Amino acid sequence: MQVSLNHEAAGGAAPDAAEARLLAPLLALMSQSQQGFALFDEHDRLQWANPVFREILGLRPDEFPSWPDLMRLGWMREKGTQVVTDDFEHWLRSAQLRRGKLPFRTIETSLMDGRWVMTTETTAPNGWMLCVISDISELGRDWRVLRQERDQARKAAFSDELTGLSNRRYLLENLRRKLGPHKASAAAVVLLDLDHFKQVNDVHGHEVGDVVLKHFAGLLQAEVGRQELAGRLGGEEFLLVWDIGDTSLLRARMDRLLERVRQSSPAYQGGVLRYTCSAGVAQALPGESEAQLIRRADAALYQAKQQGRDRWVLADATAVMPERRGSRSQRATPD
Ligand SMILES: Nc1nc2c(ncn2[C@@H]2O[C@H](COP(=O)(O)OP(=O)(O)OP(=O)(O)O)[C@@H](O)[C@H]2O)c(=O)[nH]1
Repeated sequence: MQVSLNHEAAGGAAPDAAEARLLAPLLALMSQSQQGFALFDEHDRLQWANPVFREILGLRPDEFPSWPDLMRLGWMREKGTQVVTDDFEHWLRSAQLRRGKLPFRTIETSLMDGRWVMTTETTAPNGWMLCVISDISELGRDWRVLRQERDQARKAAFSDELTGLSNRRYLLENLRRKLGPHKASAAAVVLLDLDHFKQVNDVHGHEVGDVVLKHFAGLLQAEVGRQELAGRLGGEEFLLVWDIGDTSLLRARMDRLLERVRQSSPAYQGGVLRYTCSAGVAQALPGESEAQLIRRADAALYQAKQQGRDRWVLADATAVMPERRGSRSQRATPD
């Protein structure tokens, strides 16, 4: 076992003596249980799992992978969750972006071996997560299909079909929650827009444009932690929500991200492409709504475009810039 039930690490108060006495029997019972139990840390790495969890997911006792690697292992070993897709990494990216964003959720899935399970995920504010898996194969099949269709509809309602990232609705709802009265940490939004993307479509075709959008989505997905958000607002406009209050950290992260985009080269049938993006960054002010915050980021993005693209601009905390919309057509012609 890799974890010594560190309560502070898991986001709870340290146990008193009476509670501490219960930990050993609790762990022993969880180990014997017919339900699967697993604990993931804030980086989504498995820290502890009972034998049933390992059996369901096809994990060996000495394996403590991150959740994406756990899914990849299952996919290779034909164990665990049944994933119906012809693009596993796309599926994974989409699943990962919704994982751990809510304090509690339930998911029903079928396993590769035909069993049917219900998984509950309980996530602490610091990102640690308890997963409990119950075998519900015995429940009525008709109800099961209905519930699965409901889950699929829910997923489709929150995902961007092309990139697998969160869609506008999901982003705005979660950003609103983040900025609300139960706000857990500082937040910064990054509004990103690909540069001269119309040219990519015009020169190489719409399909290559889609390849670039998916590639960019993959880069953005790698930029967010468990409690953060990455999504596509529409077209070639994307949004990141980072839990960063420190401006110098924000600057370093933005410089790194834009450099990563500059250095990347998505492959397509006709060769490799290079592209850049511009971004507007705004740090949430006390009491600011998600619409106001995004408006400030939008104004900063407009400045980044005006200043020549392939750069990012930090929004002024006080001066709210005029809206960018309507001014798009006046931007400089492609380099
Ligand atoms: N391939 C593809 N293209 C898209 C999609 N959604 C929007 N677009 C294209 O994105 C382009 C956006 O072009 P513009 O708004 O003129 O911006 P731009 O050429 O990127 O120029 P700047 O933003 O000023 O640097 C248009 O050509 C749209 O057709 C999509 O899902 N797939």
